[in-house]
Amino acid sequence: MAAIELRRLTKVYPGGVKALDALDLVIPDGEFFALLGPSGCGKTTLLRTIAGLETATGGAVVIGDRDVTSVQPGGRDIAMVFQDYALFPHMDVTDNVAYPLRIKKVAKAERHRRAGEVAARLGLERLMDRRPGQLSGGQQQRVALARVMATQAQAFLFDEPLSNLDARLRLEARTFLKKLQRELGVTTVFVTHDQAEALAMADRMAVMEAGVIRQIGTPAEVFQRPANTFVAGFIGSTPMNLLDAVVRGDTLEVAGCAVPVPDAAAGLLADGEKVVYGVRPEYNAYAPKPADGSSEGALAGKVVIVENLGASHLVTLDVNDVTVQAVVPEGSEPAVGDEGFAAPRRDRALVYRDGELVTR
Ligand SMILES: Nc1ncnc2c1ncn2[C@@H]1O[C@H](COP(=O)(O)OP(=O)(O)OP(=O)(O)O)[C@@H](O)[C@H]1O
Repeated sequence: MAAIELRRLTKVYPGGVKALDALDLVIPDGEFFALLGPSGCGKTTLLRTIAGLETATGGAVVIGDRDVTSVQPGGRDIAMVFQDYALFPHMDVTDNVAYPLRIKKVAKAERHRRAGEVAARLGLERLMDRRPGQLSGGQQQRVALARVMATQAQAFLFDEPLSNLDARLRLEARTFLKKLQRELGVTTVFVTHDQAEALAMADRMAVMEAGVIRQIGTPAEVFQRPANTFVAGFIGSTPMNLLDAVVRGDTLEVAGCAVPVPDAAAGLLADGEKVVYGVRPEYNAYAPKPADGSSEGALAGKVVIVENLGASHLVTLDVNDVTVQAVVPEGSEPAVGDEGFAAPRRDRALVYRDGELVTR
């Protein structure tokens, strides 16, 4: 088990694409770390550079106390699950899972026992005699996962390991993977497109954009206090409302309405300053327009769309030609055309100046 440290890690591909731009990152021993970001931001490149499958063009990769920047992949003592699994077509599931143990010269009975144990936890026990060609994509993916888990490497690297599983299996595999990682205590770096997966599984996560890390933090920090408007817009199953605002004393003028300055930005704004006001739809309380018509502290508008999210509804309001969204519990959703207002939670709303979070 070992920490992973990246120092000014840079990767420029032949042809000039800078996929990693002087990244600094420390992943402590035993941490479950997720890498998240839009397509092409450099997640896979980062993982492959840690594994040694890509050569860094600058900076260093340190695993434990060893600088492995110029060490071959086989000498780094890490195990990786690829998007394309890389299973041996001529071997059955048992031998595929046990393969790394064979390389380590573990006795046959012992490696079959360990392979059987891990495979059973991934629901593969009835498939042990099959070859990869006789398995579905999702089953192959589980075999690849089992193979990594059967090895006892210093670190695990997963590149979208659950992407081929159907929704239910994916949820089960997620819980299983997190539990197993915790039990084994192996430092794990996990690449995913799926932010719900990152938020659910990771101890900490990094959000990347174009070769740089835009925020590192726990899922709660990244969700509740995105450090910049890029992360704010990227994280969350419904995107954060990011609205142009002007500071007017202790209120903000937003879409022709006045809302209180959020707690996080209190005392940090200058009168007349132009900022961006951010509030997640989940922290934006919808209420019908009261009989007296007052809408103090809220964004008053007309309901234009109501979307069913299952146990709640996403309500889209038109507030003086600005789109504002709020999540309401099932049963209290308005109808399209209703007049209503959204009252952002002051303890949850945020302010961004030049794209960066205003905070103490
Ligand atoms: N072998 C390569 N040669 C040149 N450029 C590459 C190579 N591999 C990746 N790139 C470029 O490097 C950048 C980062 O790619 P990478 O695959 O790391 O992104 P990603 O975040 O993993 O994307 P995705 O989520 O789509 O898998 C992209 O602009 C990509 O086009």
